[in-house]
Amino acid sequence: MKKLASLQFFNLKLLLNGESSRGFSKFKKNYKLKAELGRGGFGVVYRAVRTSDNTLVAVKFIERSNVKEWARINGEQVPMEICMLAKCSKIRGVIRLLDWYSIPEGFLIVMERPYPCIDMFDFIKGQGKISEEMARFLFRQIAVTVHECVQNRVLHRDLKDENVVIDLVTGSTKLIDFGAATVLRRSQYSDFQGTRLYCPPEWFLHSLYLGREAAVWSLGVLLYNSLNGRLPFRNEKDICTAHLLGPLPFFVPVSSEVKDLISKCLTFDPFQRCSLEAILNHPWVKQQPLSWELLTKNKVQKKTSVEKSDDHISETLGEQSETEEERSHPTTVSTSKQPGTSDEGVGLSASSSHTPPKKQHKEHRMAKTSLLAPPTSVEMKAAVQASKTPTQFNVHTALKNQRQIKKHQSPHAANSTVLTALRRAMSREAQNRISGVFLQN
Ligand SMILES: Nc1ncnc2c1ncn2[C@@H]1O[C@H](COP(=O)(O)OP(=O)(O)OP(=O)(O)O)[C@@H](O)[C@H]1O
Repeated sequence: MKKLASLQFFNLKLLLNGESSRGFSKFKKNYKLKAELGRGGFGVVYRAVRTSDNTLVAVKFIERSNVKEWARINGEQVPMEICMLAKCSKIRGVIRLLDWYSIPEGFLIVMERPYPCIDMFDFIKGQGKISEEMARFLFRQIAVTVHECVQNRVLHRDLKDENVVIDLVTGSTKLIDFGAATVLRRSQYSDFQGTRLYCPPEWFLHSLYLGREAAVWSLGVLLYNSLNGRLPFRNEKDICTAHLLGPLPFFVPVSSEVKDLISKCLTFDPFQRCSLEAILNHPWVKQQPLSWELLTKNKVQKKTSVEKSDDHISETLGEQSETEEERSHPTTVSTSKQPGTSDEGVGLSASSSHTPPKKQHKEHRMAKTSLLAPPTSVEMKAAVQASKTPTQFNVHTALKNQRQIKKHQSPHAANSTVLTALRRAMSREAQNRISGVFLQN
């Protein structure tokens, strides 16, 4: 009895001290949280460094109130996002889940962070549109990854360029953001949390869709977008009626093979649409792509669509200052994106935050829109040129030099809600430490 009481007292102390193995103080002990890396509708992603070995990581904070679906890992209730990511973490083309923490305000998801990297949205934007060869190189990796996820019974449900991170050294793609993911099933789904303009017509017409078929549609939208630099459909009406108007217009000269693949993915009738396996076996996909080195030769030097002057280094969290170590592992190529992106389609840039105002529609995305700014052409050039001699030193030095030029720029105001939440957690932890001392006494 006495033993039990002392155990309970010990547990209470742990609780008050936030010493749970997944609590905030453990997180703070293991990672140094740095500036903001990007944000979307439901989360904010920060750069961070694992203190034990200086591994560069990304930390996504999701607010508890934003979690729509829950699951269990080892008996613990977690957001479905963590569970789905954990199920796919061994897949090469999926970002690796390293760790996760639970704080009263939400969850912290620790992921690998390729370095230097860029998300595909910014990559396409940086070049206007990408060549067919580059599209093949990236798309086949993504298609393989989606197929592997499905084999692991995970349906991503938010396949889009923003949710693919490209390692600029190797060109390998990593699927991120499993915030809309769910368990794959054979029956229809009647809920949707993805991005509207990547969504198949059956959803708008019947409020139902099948998992694999919807994924194939989104891949078709992604491929079209990569080649044309704009989405195939402008709104729901376009999605549901475009097939009546004949083949989709292409704004760049591309092969008939890739047009054939896109039309098979964007087939109106989900039962006639090609399968994921058929994508992988399509002659366009099966053709051996050029190497990343050849593909990036002189390519990334093209001017990005916007030479940004607001490419600020984001606010560093509360009590942490930038350390020497972070300076030698500087930020990834991407920085904060302007809010206000929308998902407009035909004839509009997919990245509409930078389209002329008259072309901007105010339609909101159904779910998330990450708010990263495209890297400047100077950054892209520096990172890719350095990556051609892929020693850690060169890549880091190139970016470090670029970043040091920006050091004097003013910090970008980070999402105050999230910062407040994290700071509150930090101060609570400090208070708990004090009450822990009282308890000891
Ligand atoms: N592990 C990572 N490594 C590098 N960059 C990342 C990583 N995770 C996220 N990012 C960047 O942060 C952005 C936002 O991340 P994520 O999509 O997970 O957030 P979200 O709130 O779910 O966004 P959305 O509303 O677009 O779905 C991404 O587009 C990407 O640029």
